[in-house]
Amino acid sequence: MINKFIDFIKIYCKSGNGGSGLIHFRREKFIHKGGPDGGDGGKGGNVIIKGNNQLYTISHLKYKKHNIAENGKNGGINRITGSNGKDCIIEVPIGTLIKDEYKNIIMEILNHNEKKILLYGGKGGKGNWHFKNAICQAPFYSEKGKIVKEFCFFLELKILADVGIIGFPNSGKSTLISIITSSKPKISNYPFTTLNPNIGILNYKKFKKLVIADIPGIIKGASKGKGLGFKFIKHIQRNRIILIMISCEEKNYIKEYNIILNELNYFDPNILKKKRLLLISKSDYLDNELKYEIIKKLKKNEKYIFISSFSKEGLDELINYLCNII
Ligand SMILES: Nc1nc2c(ncn2[C@@H]2O[C@H](COP(=O)(O)OP(=O)(O)OP(=O)(O)O)[C@@H](O)[C@H]2O)c(=O)[nH]1
Repeated sequence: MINKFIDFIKIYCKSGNGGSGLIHFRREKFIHKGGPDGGDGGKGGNVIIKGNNQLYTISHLKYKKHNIAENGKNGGINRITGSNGKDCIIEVPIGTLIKDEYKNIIMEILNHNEKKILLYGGKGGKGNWHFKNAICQAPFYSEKGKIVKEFCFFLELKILADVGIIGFPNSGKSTLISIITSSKPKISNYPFTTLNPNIGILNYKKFKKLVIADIPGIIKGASKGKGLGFKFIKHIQRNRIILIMISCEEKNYIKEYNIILNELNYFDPNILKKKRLLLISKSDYLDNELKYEIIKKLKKNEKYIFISSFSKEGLDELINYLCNII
């Protein structure tokens, strides 16, 4: 379980300066006026963003806000080029957006091991042997390496979970995720225990792996900024399946369900085009008669499952449903 979930962070990056070219003249026994032989400076290291599918948050960058690549080395004698500076590689989860200081998107990482250069290292300067010509046989001049500036960027993570669970606080989302995945979220009988998305991995028959995210914060008026507002709802945009969880303890499930659909529609109508499944949770409180009462009120083509994380009712059906779709 990832406790310190961070989905937005400011980082400072600087690629390496280029190494300077050298001013030097060949000095050897029996060679008179050997001529210029100062080598070129090496190139500064790049700052590179790399996708890593083992990462699910950008919290690791909280303590590494300054990302600095190595400078190129200066040129050497005998026309030896200085070595290039080492790149600085920033590993990020799949689904990370990189924005400039004005918050414009400049790149996005969507694949494992995908590498994109955020800042190029400075060019190395030319050594003095480049400047020898018919007029000037002994140039006392070489180029300086290019000095690069530091820039700030914003990294924003939109979780690429296959499945998103949404529902009102206390409906049982965290408990479900702790039962069907390896995640161990904080669970208590108070609304809003979950203040950050919990992410769990569901391993299915050793060959399939589903990433499930419990997206907190949906309440009536979330779309107008109430509660946690839209802080996390944006993550749903990238889920392939949406599970909408309503506790059977609610007096008016249909009303609650419609509130959630309206909030999602207000945020982004495309979310409602995704595959979705209604989970009626805490079904251990229900007998067949009460279940029938609920089913009667649902729309005819509404896909639903009664689930209980306590009695385990419906959990196998849910897992099979998810794994067969994805
Ligand atoms: N009877 C019953 N209680 C459950 C079940 N699942 C969860 N609960 C209880 O319901 C309460 C809320 O559960 P959570 O999993 O924290 O609910 P949540 O939707 O994640 O809540 P927030 O973190 O506030 O968004 C806890 O006291 C759980 O023990 C269930 O299947 N049956």
